[in-house]
Amino acid sequence: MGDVGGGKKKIGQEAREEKGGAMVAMGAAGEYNYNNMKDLLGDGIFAVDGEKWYHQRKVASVEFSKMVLRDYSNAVFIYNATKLASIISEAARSSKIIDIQDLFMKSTMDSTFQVAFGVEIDSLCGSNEEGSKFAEAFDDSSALITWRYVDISWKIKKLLNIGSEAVLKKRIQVVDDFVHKVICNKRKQYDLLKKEDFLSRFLVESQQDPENITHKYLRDIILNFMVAGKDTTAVTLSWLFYMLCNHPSVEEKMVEELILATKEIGNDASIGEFAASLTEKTMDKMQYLHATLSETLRLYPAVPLNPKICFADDTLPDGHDVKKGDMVAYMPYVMGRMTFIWGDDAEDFRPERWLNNDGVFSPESPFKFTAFQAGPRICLGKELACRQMKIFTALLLRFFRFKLNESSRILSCVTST
Ligand code: HEM
Repeated sequence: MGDVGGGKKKIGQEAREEKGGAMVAMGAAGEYNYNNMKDLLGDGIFAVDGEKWYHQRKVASVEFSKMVLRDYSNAVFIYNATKLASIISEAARSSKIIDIQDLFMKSTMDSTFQVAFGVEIDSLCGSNEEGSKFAEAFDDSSALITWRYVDISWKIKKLLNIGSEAVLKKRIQVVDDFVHKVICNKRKQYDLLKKEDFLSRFLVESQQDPENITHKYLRDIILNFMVAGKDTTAVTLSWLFYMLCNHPSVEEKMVEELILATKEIGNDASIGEFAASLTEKTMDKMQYLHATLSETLRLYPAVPLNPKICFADDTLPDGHDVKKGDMVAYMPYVMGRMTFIWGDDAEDFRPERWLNNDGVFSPESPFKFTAFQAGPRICLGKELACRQMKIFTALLLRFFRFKLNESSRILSCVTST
């Protein structure tokens, strides 16, 4: 976490930033209503430690590494990216200004739900009324839960008028009812073994271990994946397109690379044909795209501040004393900008820093590039997220150019290439 000057120090109750480091001590956990997150997260992977965490991490890691989930999720990402491209195409034809972050949020909601539950909710086009209601309630609940957790901006909650406990309860109820229905429907399907979504894989597990993998467990684990995967991916895509608007030379290089990588299908391919060509083999050729995504996450990590709570009194490696219940946070946002870690050009957007001399992507240690966390709790969906972001970016950049709408500062105006 950087040099904090040696010697033993007490971490106070006030939030304070340490000199030269990216660590903040934030006082006792009780103040932050840690347990209040449980009404949405339940006993899912984010909200538990010890045995419960270990079990979920083990089962989920096995599922994530399977080829079947890879193939299925690729198909889902291509399907949803194509849908998004059609909407943008329509907007470009009529010179309509769009809020691309809103579209990314809906699109990643649809992809994540489909990969998780094997059901299409289509919040992007709104064709499934029940699905769209779920999506809205889920968004409200996860936003409220996050606000509660960090215990800031309750004034904003009030302003938005969705922050009361009663409203939150109702929203979570909508989420629970819908998820309950989806799980019950899925249980009735006889060919679960052949289904590729996350829920079906866990249901097969639960037939072998019904005592541990209960209905509630399934609800918790899958909703946690939704919370983990949806906003993080959409926000990163939004920052990426924002950065491309401000760095046209980077965008140009990305386009050159993707045209070269897909040259076999020719220049006249339709959106659908081009999307179908985005296989793993093709995507592997897009090293500059991967570098640009990593560079975006370095400067704009989707989890900019990551707080942890101490189980017991301890002394950190740099000499700080911490007490049981203290909250200690590391800050990927700050670490991504430290010259101590990244050199004098730390604040520059320079994807090339991720490429070796042959133009091949060269990963950094997760303890240096902390956007996905490091150690035993490193993000389980990193590879899945990168695949989704690469597919969306390649497809959109092949057919459109984006401009920032200066008047609203919303990334919006689009032209067809
Ligand atoms: C750009 C996209 C993403 C970023 C930046 C990101 C980042 C992170 C970070 C920082 C953590 C650590 C949280 C903590 O310390 O409590 C984490 C954990 C996790 N992520 Fe991601 N994530 C992304 C996408 C995804 C996706 C798409 C999924 C799955 C659908 C996913 C699944 C998980 C899970 C299950 C954990 C909990 C791991 C554990 O506690 O053992 N993430 N992610």
